[in-house]
Amino acid sequence: MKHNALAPWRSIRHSIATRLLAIVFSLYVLFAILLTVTQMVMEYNKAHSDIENHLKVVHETISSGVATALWDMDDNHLQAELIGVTRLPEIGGVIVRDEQEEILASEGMNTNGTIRPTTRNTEPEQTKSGQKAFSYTGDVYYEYREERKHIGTLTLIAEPDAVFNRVILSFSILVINAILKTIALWLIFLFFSRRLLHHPLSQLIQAVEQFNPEAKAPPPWVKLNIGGQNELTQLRDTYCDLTARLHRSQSDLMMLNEDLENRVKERTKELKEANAELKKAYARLNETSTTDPLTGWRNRRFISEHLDSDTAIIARTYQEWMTNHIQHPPPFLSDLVFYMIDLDHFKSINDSYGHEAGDEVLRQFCANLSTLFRKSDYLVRWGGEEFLVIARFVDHNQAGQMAERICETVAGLDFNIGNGYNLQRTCSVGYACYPFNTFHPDAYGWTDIVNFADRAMYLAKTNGRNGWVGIRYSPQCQTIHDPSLIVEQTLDLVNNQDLFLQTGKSLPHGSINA
Ligand SMILES: Nc1nc2c(ncn2[C@@H]2O[C@H](COP(=O)(O)OP(=O)(O)OP(=O)(O)O)[C@@H](O)[C@H]2O)c(=O)[nH]1
Repeated sequence: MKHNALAPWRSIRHSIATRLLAIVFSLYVLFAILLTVTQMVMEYNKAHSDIENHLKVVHETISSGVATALWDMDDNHLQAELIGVTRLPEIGGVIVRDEQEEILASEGMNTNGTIRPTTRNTEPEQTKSGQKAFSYTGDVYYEYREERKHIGTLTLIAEPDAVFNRVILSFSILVINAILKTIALWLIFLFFSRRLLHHPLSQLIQAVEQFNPEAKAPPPWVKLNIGGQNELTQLRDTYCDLTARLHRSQSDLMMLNEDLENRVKERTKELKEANAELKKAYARLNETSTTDPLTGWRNRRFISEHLDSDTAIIARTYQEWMTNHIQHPPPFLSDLVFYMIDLDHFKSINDSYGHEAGDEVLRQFCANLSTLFRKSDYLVRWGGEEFLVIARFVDHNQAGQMAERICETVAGLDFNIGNGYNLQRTCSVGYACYPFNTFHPDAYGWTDIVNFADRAMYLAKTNGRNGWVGIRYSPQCQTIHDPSLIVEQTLDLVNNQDLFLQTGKSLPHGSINA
């Protein structure tokens, strides 16, 4: 997983615990504010009521003294009463009115914005806060001989600062109380929401992220730092059970896969072996079907399967030479020489010593000829005692020498036919080369060349045997006016005038050069 430095912050910002915290505390703070405001209003009213009660008590206490001073019209006494009252800390001022609401006397309230000492019929000033100070106005009665006479009113005005301080103190206590409670609650909630919700959920998320169904070991039990049974432990139990089952299924599947793969490998190996065997059998069959069982040489089928590619390569080589390098000598070692070889008077061996002896002669004949050629040359039993050898990628100018060598080798052999009998035989060889006409490599195919070689061999036979004849292309052939018997026969046989003959030295006719 890609590491991201901001990830923990993001996870905290988006965690359920944080969202819960945000929602709960937004609502809580709203509620706390409303509650605090209500409490403050109530506290204000209570302070008002307390002060009013207090003023009432003070009024009851001093009203008889004031009544006596009024009744006696004793200004000094009245003044002393009033000054005495204003000495009380909660009393800011006092006003005495007669029955007609005329102010008779007042006291208290200094000059800095609050009520100040005043003369008769002067209304007290307002408090500096602009509000009318808390006040209480009560009637003043003079009692004489069980008679109660109303003689005026006494107004007591509360000291504004005292009122203000008392209300502010109550408000401050309320606000501080609310803030402290909110912070404490927030911290407690944060601690427990992280411990009971955020941490276990993070542990579960981590376990889910790290779960690998293909791991060798089963998934570990997820330990949550939370006690008791609850939704999270239930979720954990379900998750662990699910992953354990998933891991088991995956292991089973992997084992099945492995087993299947092994079986496929085994089967593939068997198939490969069978295929190799089949290829070998096919090669053996092919070998057998293209091999002559008596001599071990190839048969005609082999030639027809292989010669086309050789002639195609050679034709291309000569065409390229003609196209690009005609001024240079023709390609070297790029010819096929077809030798048709036939044992002379073979029939007499069969007739005199039996077919078995004839077979033995053929075997020894082929075995000895094989030593004259390269492994890459094609040695073919063309039919009966007639053999075709194709010397591959040689110089056609050397063809006559090889034909001579064949004749000499065979003539020098002692064929052991058993029972102490040895035989000598000669052979007749005819050859032709591919390409027959180097300037037109495609003019004659390999079957034509075989045909020419066969006819050349026939000429060698008909002209005394134990010799060779080669049929070669010559552009001057058409100008031959005094053809020998061989030439006439050749021309007659192949019906083609683009020929000249080369004969072995043992033949009486010699070479004919056009
Ligand atoms: N033993 C044996 N003889 C074979 C085999 N194939 C062909 N022959 C014989 O080879 C003989 C070929 O004889 P001919 O075609 O008359 O020629 P030749 O006697 O060799 O005389 P020229 O070829 O004219 O020199 C026949 O008698 C065939 O029966 C073989 O596989 N084994």
